[in-house]
Formats: sequence, structure tokens, C-alpha cells
Amino acid sequence: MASQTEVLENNVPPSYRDKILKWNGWGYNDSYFKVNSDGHVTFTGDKYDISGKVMPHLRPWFEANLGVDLGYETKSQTIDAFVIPPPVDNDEIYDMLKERGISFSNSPRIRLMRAHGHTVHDMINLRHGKIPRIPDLVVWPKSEKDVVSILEAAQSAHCAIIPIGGGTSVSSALAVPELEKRCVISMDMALMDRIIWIDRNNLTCRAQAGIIGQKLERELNAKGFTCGHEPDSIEFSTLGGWISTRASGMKKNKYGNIEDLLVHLNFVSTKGTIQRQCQVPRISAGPDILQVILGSEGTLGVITEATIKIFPLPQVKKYGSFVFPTFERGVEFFREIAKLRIQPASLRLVDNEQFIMGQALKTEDNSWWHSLKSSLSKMYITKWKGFSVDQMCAVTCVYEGQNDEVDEQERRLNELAEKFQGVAGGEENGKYGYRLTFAIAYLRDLGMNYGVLGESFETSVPWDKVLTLCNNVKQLIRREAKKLGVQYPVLASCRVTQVYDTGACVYFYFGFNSRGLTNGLEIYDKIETAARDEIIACGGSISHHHGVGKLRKQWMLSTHGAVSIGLLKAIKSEIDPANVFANANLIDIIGSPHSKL
Ligand SMILES: Cc1cc2nc3c(=O)[nH]c(=O)nc-3n(C[C@H](O)[C@H](O)[C@H](O)COP(=O)(O)OP(=O)(O)OC[C@H]3O[C@@H](n4cnc5c(N)ncnc54)[C@H](O)[C@@H]3O)c2cc1C
Repeated sequence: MASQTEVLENNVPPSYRDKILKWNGWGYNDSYFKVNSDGHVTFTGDKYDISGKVMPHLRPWFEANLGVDLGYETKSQTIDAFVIPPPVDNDEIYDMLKERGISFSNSPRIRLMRAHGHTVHDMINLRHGKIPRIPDLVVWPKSEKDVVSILEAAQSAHCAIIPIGGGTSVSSALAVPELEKRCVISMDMALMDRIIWIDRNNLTCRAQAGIIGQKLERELNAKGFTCGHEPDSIEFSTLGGWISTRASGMKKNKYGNIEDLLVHLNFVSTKGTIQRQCQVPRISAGPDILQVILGSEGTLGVITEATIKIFPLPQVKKYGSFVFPTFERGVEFFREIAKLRIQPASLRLVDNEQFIMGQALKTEDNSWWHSLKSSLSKMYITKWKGFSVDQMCAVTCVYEGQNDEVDEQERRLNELAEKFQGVAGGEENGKYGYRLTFAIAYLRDLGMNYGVLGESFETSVPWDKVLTLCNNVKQLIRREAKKLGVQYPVLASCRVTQVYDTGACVYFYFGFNSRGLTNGLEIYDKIETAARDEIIACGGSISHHHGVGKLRKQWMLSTHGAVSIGLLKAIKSEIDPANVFANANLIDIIGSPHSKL
């Protein structure tokens, strides 16, 4: 790492982010996929179900589906080789923070750890390149009072601020705009991580915004409650991050999305604090200001505390699974579930490509796929039921509730599945599908070691367009990749992850082997942009839950129209006239250095 002449620090707290997370990949330092000396893939560490296990089908899957050659490695540079730009110094802010007793540091590594999220660009820049502009200073408020104090100091010393929660953003929301000349402060919310109170009568909980999902859930569970919000990033993402990105969790059918769970919050802006005077379940008092803050992506101010709904822990949690002969049948099944409003806590339909990928991740002893290949069940599925292994797909579900409620849900789903030629696949396969969720996030890093560029992206779409959108986008990805010179098989796969009355959320995985290409990332960008254009042409949205950040900003105008964008700009210039919150997410601000207007 390039040295920096002077490191200025005050009372730097020990931080999980700096101690146990990777600097150039996803998740915990000790947890990653690797190829053993005998050529099989295993998962290291001891934090996940698959830790320490061998996945004998994974390497062949990578070879067949992405043309990966273990002889061709694209290892990451080391942290020592990484060139970190020097900070924009601002003596005034250092002095003011010290006077106010605020913890801060401008150490290169601490700044780097807060300079990015987890897009493919972020990862490629870390592994093989550099990040041209990173925060100049990191601060750690311990309370709302500290947040107010930091904002005052930043305004007075002409600094910009970017709040950071878990740093799991996949929209470039945390990237510092390259043209920003001011000293940029990354406000790390990690020390504001407490549950403040739990109200058992009204079933609400007040927590500080920096609390990480897994901690919030663990502490609520210990008291007999759950908040029910379970994004796939729950291990690292925060309450404040969820609100500011309008996050969605896998169990939204039962508990709701973050906007349904949010009752109240405190929001510190450069104009003062927004705080509703009463904590009521609903209010008819003009447009809802909470809806302006939800999804504001750090552009307007800092969420410091929030009150959310909580629920008694369910009596039963049970998994289920089904296989369907085709994706079409699976979508019809989901459509009917939504019509009848009988969706269990979570439902996922994976296409054939993802079904096969899921099987490739299983250890030999527990592979459903493996047993299908060799046992009577394969005969049952393929011969008697007429399923083709190249087309079948799977549904996994989570049931949560009272005993009789779950029994009834299970009974109705089993009955309905039969109508669409679905075959029950058992609880164990359902459970495995969900448990894999957290490990799958590590898979991209393995691919990147062998030249694979991969990403996931998502959308929401009306029911009548789900199938067209899924088929068209997958075909487009393969077509564009070929046209742009990708020489190996391309992964284009999707799953339906949320159902609504009027439509669904569709989540895509896309990846290709960049071996032999000099401009892999450019090709990647062209394909992703074309895929997003296709999504929109097919009636989908720019995002269901990942948000806009800077990555999807180009589609904001066509999504909302000029009048609405004008309104968003007016809100921004009213609440943050000096553009202190200068991450440049969502919209361009007239007069700001990044503005194209
Ligand atoms: C493997 C993986 C799985 C994911 N799964 C899901 C999923 O299932 N559902 C889902 O919705 N998303 C998912 N995401 C995306 C991401 O986790 C969410 O966007 C999440 O809500 C971000 O929270 P965070 O705390 O990490 O925020 P960060 O990444 O730190 O920040 C995101 C944005 O919020 C702002 N921000 C953060 N905290 C505050 C605050 N207190 N006040 C004001 N602004 C703030 C930041 O400035 C930034 O603009 C996933 C991402 C990854 C990498």
C-alpha cells in the first residue's frame, strides 16, 4: 500500500470491518471457496454449513458452464501493492473533530475499507487496479448528538459526508465522486449499534441505525421476537442501510419490506433533525416524509435511529420444496399463489440453470441431483412424470407461523403444486437452498480467481410480463456476450424471489469468462446496460431493492419523468443546499462538481 506522509487519528475504535472482513472480496477473512491440492473445491473457515466440506461437482460445473481453466489464474494484487490516493487534507476539520471528542482516522487502509460496496467494478478495482477517489477521512459517531456535531463541523470546514452502514451496497452508492474537490468524510455508523428499547405492548423496537442485521435479529430472538427482515446480506448490512436503500428481505410475504416495517425514525440533516412527534401505526397528515427518506441513499442526511415493527417468534419454522417440469409451470404456480394470497413467508423459484448450479454446490453425500441421477426418484421424475433434466426447475419455501397455520399453508401449496405438475421435493432440499444463500455470495470471488466477471441484478415486473422478461433478458445476455467476443459459455440465470398481488421480483445472475479479452470490464458494462434496457423494454423496473446509486442513475429520468425528478432536486436543494451529502446518488445536482446539467 502506498505510504502516506502523515496519519492523523483520534481515539480510533476497534472495528469488525477492519479486523475480520476481506479488503478485496465478500465477507469474513477466513471464509472463501478454494481449489484443493486434489483439484476439488472446498469452503474454508467454520462459519457456514458448507465450511470444511468438499463440493465435488463445483469444479466440473465451472468448467462446463463458464469454460474455467484452473491453469489460467487471475489472482488479486496484494494490499501492499494497492495504490491509495493521498487524502485531501483539511486541518480545520481535524481540529474541530478533536475538540468535539469525535473518533476519526485518515489511515489509508481504514479509508479504503469504506470506499466501496460490492459491485463487479468495486471488486475488479480492488483486485487488479485502483480506486481513483476514496474518502479522505473516516469518523465514528457514537450518538445522534455526535452526528449533529459532525455535520456542523463539516459544514463549517466545507467538507462533504458519505454515511456508511454495512458497506454491502451493490449500486456504487458509496463511491466518492471523482470530481469532488472537498475533503470527503466517510461517516461510519458502526458504533451506533444498540437496541434502545423494545415495546412489548405495541410490538415495536427502537434501534440505532448502525446496528447490523444479524445482531438486531440475534438480540430480538433472545427476547422472543423477530423483525422478520432478512435480506441475503443480513450478516453485514445495517438498519440505516436498509432504510436508505429501500431494502427487501426474503420473508417479506409475512413481515413486509422495510417500508412496511418502519414506524418512525430520526433523521439528521444540515437543516436540523426530522422527527415525527407521535409513534402511530398510520397518519393522515399530508404526504409521508418517511417515504422521502426511505430510498434517499445518503443524499439528504443521516438516519440515526429507527422504530420498527417486531413480531413474536413463530411457533414453527419449516422449509419446503417442489420441482416443476419447466420454469413456465413454476411461474404459473406462483401467479396462482399470489392470486389466492396463500404465499408462505418466503418463496423462490429458480430456473433450470440455477437449479443445476445449486446442485453443483452440494456435497456428495447430500446432493439431490446426485440422487436423482442414480435412484428411483430420477425414474419417477423423468420417466413417470415426464420431466426433462434440462428444463426442470425448483421452488423452495419457508413457512413460519403457528402450527396449524403452517400445516394449512403446506397443504394448500402441495395441492396447488400438483395442478401445475409440481412434485414435492421435501423439506431438506428446501432448507439446503436457503442455507446456501449466504455461501453463494462468496462464489463470485472464486470465479474471479479464474477470470470470471459476474454480478447479480434484479427488477420488479407485472405478472403478465414475467416470462417474457426472464426469457428475453437471458437470451440477450448470451447474444450480446457472443457478439462482443466472449469465447466461453455464458451464465445467464434467474429466479423469482418475491411475489406481490400485481407482479413479482426477478433476480438474475450473470457471468462470463473474460479470458482472452483485453477489455473484459467494458464488455461486462455493455452487456449489463443492454440487459437493463431490455428489462425496461419488457416492462420491468430499474430496481426492486438494490437501489439506484450511481450505477442505475441513467434510467431515473425515464423511470420518474421530468416533473418528479424536479421535485427530488427541490427536496435536495431545500434540505442540503451546500450538497454536504455529496455521494451523487440518484440524481445530478445543478452546481455540484459531478453535475452534467
Ligand atoms: C451478497 C449481497 C446480498 C444482498 N442481498 C440483498 C437483499 O436480499 N435485499 C436487499 O434489499 N439488498 C440486498 N443487497 C444489497 C445491500 O445489502 C442493501 O442495499 C443494504 O440495504 C445496504 O445496507 P448497508 O448497511 O450495507 O448500507 P451501505 O452499503 O453501507 O450504504 C448503502 C447506501 O445507504 C447510505 N446509508 C447507509 N447508512 C445510512 C444512514 N444511517 N443514514 C443515511 N444513509 C445511510 C449510504 O450512504 C449508501 O448510499 C445485497 C448485497 C450483497 C452484496
